[in-house]
Amino acid sequence: MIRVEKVSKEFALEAGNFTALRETDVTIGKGEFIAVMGPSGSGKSTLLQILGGLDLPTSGSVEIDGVRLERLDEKGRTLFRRTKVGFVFQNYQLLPMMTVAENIALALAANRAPKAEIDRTVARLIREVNLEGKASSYPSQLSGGQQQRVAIARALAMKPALILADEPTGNLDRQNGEDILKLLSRLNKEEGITVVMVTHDRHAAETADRIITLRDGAVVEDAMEGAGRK
Ligand SMILES: Nc1ncnc2c1ncn2[C@@H]1O[C@H](COP(=O)(O)OP(=O)(O)OP(=O)(O)O)[C@@H](O)[C@H]1O
Repeated sequence: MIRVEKVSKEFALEAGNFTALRETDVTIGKGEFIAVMGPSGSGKSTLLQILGGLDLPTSGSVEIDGVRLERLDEKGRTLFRRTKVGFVFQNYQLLPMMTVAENIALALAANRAPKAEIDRTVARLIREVNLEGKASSYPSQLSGGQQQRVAIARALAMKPALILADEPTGNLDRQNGEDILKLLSRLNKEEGITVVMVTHDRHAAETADRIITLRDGAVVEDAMEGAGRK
């Protein structure tokens, strides 16, 4: 489903070019739950950004469900991001002036879905992430764990086949982190959504079926996990 071939990413810095990814190859099957680990600066977030079409590789190719991302123009990439991928970030990235329901509805509204459909979908997603009663709350009125669940509901709104999560438990305490991992795991196992999660936390990574380790912009280890989280 996802094929990353010889992907390199260079950033132009004053001191010269910096290589964040070097000829990286990764293949991810549909329905896999992958953790990406590695030291700080090893290229994890860069890889995730490229997988999500938020950034383009300097060279190499990224194919997702038969679509070569580097062949899309800016408009095509925006549509790809909005309809095919759900993003979840460490700091949630909710819009503070919008309610929970409005945050979740954003992509649907941007895609001009009818209001009745938006309302139905938002209500279903709020139930799915266990936030009943919070539809009219603002992000600042919620705990970190609740905000991350709003972010996951927002990511699910367009029924993506792929969720890209960058340190989704990084700002959460153990219990809230655990709840988010269970939610991602359930979405993966029950709804067949492919999940690629960057994490520093080995315990979080063990939720995944497979752990890819990067170092200096290259894959140095690619290992299947045991039975995953019970
Ligand atoms: N926009 C940018 N401009 C210049 N350099 C960048 C840019 N984005 C990332 N880098 C550099 O590329 C390298 C890889 O960054 P990346 O964020 O992918 O690492 P990471 O493994 O996710 O690290 P961390 O665990 O600290 O988040 C880093 O050295 C970083 O400084």
